[in-house]
Amino acid sequence: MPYPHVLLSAAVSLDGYLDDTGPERLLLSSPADFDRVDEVRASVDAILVGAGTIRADNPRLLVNSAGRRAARVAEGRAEYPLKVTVSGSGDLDPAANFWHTGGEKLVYTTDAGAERATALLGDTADVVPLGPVLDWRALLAHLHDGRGVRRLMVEGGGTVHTQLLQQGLADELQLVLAPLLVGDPAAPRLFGPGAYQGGRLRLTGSRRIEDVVLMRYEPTAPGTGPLDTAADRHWLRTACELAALCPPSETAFSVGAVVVAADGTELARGHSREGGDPVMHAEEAALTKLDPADPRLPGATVYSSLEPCAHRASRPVPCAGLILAAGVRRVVTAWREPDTFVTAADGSGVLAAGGVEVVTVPEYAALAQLPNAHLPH
Ligand SMILES: NC(=O)C1=CN([C@@H]2O[C@H](COP(=O)(O)OP(=O)(O)OC[C@H]3O[C@@H](n4cnc5c(N)ncnc54)[C@H](OP(=O)(O)O)[C@@H]3O)[C@@H](O)[C@H]2O)C=CC1
Ligand SMILES: Nc1c(N[C@@H]2O[C@H](COP(=O)(O)O)[C@@H](O)[C@H]2O)[nH]c(=O)[nH]c1=O
Repeated sequence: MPYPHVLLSAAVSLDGYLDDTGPERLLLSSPADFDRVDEVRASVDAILVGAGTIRADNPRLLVNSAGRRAARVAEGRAEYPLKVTVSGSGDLDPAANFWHTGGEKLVYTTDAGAERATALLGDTADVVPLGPVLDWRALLAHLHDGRGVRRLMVEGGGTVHTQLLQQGLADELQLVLAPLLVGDPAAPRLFGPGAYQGGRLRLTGSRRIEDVVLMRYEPTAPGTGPLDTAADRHWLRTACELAALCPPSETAFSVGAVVVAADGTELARGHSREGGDPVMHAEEAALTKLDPADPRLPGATVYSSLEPCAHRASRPVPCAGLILAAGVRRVVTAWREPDTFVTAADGSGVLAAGGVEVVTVPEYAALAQLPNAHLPH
């Protein structure tokens, strides 16, 4: 299911708080950093905050720069990004600034919350019930498919950030560390307790902005079940991009593969016909680089732009067999094998029969097909 790119944005104190407990919003960002936040807002299709942030901060969440708003309009975009909030209760103050500034507003809520939100807000905002409980994947799919949102900035608070990160739905974190301490355990924290990815996130950038430091991170650890996560999509994209390295062929697919440990460490990568071997497959090229006794393999995920092969003439064991022999328990792929060279190959079926969780992410199929456009499929 396609989702928007989800960017979590927050400013945090040295001791990990988003705010203090005083009546005014705590300014953690510096003036230049607030301007950076404005620039990010201007770049997105929608901005989301939880109902708790509306209650605590009474935010406007505007693009404040007239120049940036004009540039959006010149590009044919709405002057302001769509403003989105989430509320289970539907208990939203109709006098809040959120409803009376900027462009369109949208509330995601539960069936019960929708009744209350609609009664309170009338037609100030679109109210979308998502069932008895609020499901983040349904929310993101609705934003993507129903509202055309491709980039979503999430500006907190901690309850919302925590869920999106824990559920593997955050593509990117932009955190600003501010040189002050809150020291009050009753204050809201950026991330609450619960189960996060193991291992380390990838630091993709850092920058000093006056007296604060901006840090950009991406989650790296593969998902653990049948649903693809933001990190899964990152690695699958990498696999698809690797396929561009394949020497061209009229008689074989161009495929890329990456093997990633449970903690997000890349173990190996490969592509078709690597090393001048005309029959080398991508998964084979990657797995060959690893010690078969590597204890990280059973917890690893294999990402392959095309599903691993089930039959081969050129080698004794197909890639599905190599993956089973390596003890890998999860495979993420973009494209089911067409009948171009082998009829009804079904490597996914072979893997599933061997107890491997196979996740297909069809929105990446076009990317996987790109270096294979000259082949019938
Ligand atoms: N420094 C910074 O960058 C930022 C700081 N902040 C600070 O964060 C604090 C607010 O954070 P917090 O209290 O965590 O509030 P949030 O903004 O995260 O909102 C939490 C509320 O959102 C709704 N909600 C969230 N997830 C769900 C779900 N799965 N199902 C149903 N409803 C859901 C609920 O609304 P309901 O209660 O209506 O059911 C819940 O109470 C404020 O003090 C604010 O100043 C906020 C943003 C950025
Ligand atoms: N305090 C704080 C942030 N708080 C965020 O900014 C929102 C208010 O924006 P506005 O409506 O433009 O005043 C607020 O609700 C919360 O989401 N953001 C930051 O980058 N740095 C900060 O220090």
